[in-house]
Amino acid sequence: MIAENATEELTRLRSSIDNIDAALIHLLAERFKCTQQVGALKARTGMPPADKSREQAQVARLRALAADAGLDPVFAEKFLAFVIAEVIHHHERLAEARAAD
Ligand SMILES: C=C(O[C@@H]1C=C(C(=O)O)C=C[C@H]1O)C(=O)O
Repeated sequence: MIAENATEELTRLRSSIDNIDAALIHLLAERFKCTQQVGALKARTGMPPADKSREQAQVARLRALAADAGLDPVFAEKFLAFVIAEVIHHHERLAEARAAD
């Protein structure tokens, strides 16, 4: 039988996890609002969707932040790459829509 205090601790921890997940979703939503504006600016002015030198600087910065924070830098880099790939898709779609106008 699972001790009652273990069940309570699990519930308390899961409540914090739920709050953190909500914060992550809100932060991601705000980030995508900014990147959509960058995408619109790029489409309007003819800049390419991706900027590899900016991405390299972000990877170096986030890997260092992750290491300082006790988070696996490899995971931080994978997460950033996943997010940026989606952003670039959005930018490509905005550029295509602009070209079709
Ligand atoms: C948002 C930009 O566009 C792309 C997406 C990036 C991001 O999501 O951080 C970074 C560089 C670009 O490849 C940008 O150029 O700043």
